[in-house]
Amino acid sequence: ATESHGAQSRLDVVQARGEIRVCSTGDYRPFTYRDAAGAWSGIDIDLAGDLARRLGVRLQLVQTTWKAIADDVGRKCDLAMGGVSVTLDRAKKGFYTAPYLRDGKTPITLCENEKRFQTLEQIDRPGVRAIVNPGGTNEQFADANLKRATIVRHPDNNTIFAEILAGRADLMITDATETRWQAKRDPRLCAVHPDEPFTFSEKAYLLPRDVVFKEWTDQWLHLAVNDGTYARIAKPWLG
Ligand SMILES: O=C(O)C(=O)C[C@]1(C(=O)O)C=C[C@@H](O)C=C1
Repeated sequence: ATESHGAQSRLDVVQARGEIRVCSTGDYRPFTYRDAAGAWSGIDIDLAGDLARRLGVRLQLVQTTWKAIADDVGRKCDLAMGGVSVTLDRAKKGFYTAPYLRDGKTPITLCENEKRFQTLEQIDRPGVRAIVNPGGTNEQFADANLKRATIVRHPDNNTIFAEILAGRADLMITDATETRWQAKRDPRLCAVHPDEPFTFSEKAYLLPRDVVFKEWTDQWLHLAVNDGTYARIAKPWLG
């Protein structure tokens, strides 16, 4: 269902509606999480609340998937929030806000295996099972960099770390922020050099191609970062 607004900015549409619709996957802690009862939490969920409050509208969270997220923006929702990496492919479909967090791919594995999986060379070996969630930048990274290791595609990011704990996969290569959070949750899991990840990436919010809406959202984010709101919200999640 594509909404059509003619020349009107989405900023005006959102205000007239009295509600901002934010797409989020709900499967990527500490950025976005939706529990079994349907309750949302995470850094970007809290920031979505701040955005809605400062715009003076209600917040409606809309669950999406990593595969669908770029296409849902502008259709099912006004923007996407929740640990979304900036990619040049997504930037062809929509706009991004300024980035708010720096990240990068790094391994997470059982602590007893931490020494074995320091480099890509050590990981990309026959017999090593690297688990990955489909649809996002993790899968792209695994497909591009793992030629000899086995890639185990697991559709549910919420249970992926339990698979490592159960011994059904050896490691996952994912964003350092996620490895830190998951390693803190379970002492059997270790984030492997999260401060020196294999890649550089940035998190930002994904918007429709609408310069007026992007301008407002960038101003909101800039203010939230500089008036201390971002630090206050991020602290319990990022430590
Ligand atoms: O696709 C993105 O932008 C993401 O950051 C999401 C992504 C991924 O790259 O696959 C990152 C880590 C999570 O484990 C799940 C999804």
